[in-house]
Amino acid sequence: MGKPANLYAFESADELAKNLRAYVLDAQNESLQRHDIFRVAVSGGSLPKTLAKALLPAGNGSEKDTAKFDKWEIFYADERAVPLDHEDSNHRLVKEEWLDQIPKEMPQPTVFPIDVKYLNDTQELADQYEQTLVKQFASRDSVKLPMFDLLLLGCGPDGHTCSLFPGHELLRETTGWVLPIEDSPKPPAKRITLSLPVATHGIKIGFVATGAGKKDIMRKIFDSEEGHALPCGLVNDMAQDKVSWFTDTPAIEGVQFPSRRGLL
Ligand SMILES: O=C(O)[C@H](O)[C@@H](O)[C@H](O)[C@H](O)COP(=O)(O)O
Repeated sequence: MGKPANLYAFESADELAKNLRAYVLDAQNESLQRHDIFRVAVSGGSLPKTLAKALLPAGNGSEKDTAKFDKWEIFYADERAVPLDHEDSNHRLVKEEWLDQIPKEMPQPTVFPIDVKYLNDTQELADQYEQTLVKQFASRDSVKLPMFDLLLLGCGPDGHTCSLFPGHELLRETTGWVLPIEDSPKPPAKRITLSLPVATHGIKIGFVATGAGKKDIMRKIFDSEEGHALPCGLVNDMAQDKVSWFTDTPAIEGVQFPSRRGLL
C-alpha cells in the first residue's frame, strides 16, 4: 500500500485560495520544466470561482508565483451535452467565472471545449472529445492513457466526481478515455466525462470541497468502508498520495482521517 491521499483544511476561503494557488503554480512550474506545457482538466460546480480567487491575483511577481497562462491547455473533466452558452455548460461557467477575467493584456490559455456539432449523439460527442485528447497527448498508439499534469475536481454530496456517479456502470470502464452518460442522476442527464482510469492517471489530482454541506459525504469518503466504493473514494484509493483535498473546517467537521492545516 502506498501513502494515502492528503487532506488539507483551511479556516477561511482566503487561506484556501492562497494554498490552492501555491499548489497549482507548483504543478505548473514542474510541468513547464518537464515538457514546457501545462495540461489541466477542470470540473464545474463551485470550482471555477475558487480558481478565479486563487489564480487571478497578480501575486508577488516572482517567477514561482506567476501563472503562465499561455502555456496552459485547459480541458474539461466532464461536460454537459448542451450549447457552450447554455446555463448548464461547464465551459460557460469556467469562462464567465474565471477565464474571461484574465486581463486581456496577459497571455491567454488554450481551452478545449466540446464540439457542439455532436450534441445530439452523446457517444459521438465523447468520441470526438477523446480524439481531441489523442491529438494533444500524442497518438493513441503511443499513449495508453493521457496523463494530465493536474486534474482539478469537485465532489458532489453523493460522492460523485467528474460525471462518474456512485454505483454507475461507467465506473467499471477500463480502456475508454472519455465516456458518454445519458442517465446522469443529476440533471442534465446527457453528459460526457473522463473515465476513472484517466481521472486517476494524472500527475496530481486536486479536489476542492467546502462548506458544511460536504461534511456527511467527507466522513463517508474518508472514514467509512462504503466510502471506498464511491467515485471520490475510488480516486483516493487508486491515485493515493497524488491526490490532495482542499477543504475548509466546516467540510471536515467530525472527519477522523488525519487532516493538515496550512500547506505553504
Ligand atoms: O456536473 C455536476 O454534477 C457538477 O458540476 C458537479 O460535478 C460538481 O463539481 C460537484 O457537485 C461539486 O459541486 P460544488 O463544487 O458546487 O461543491
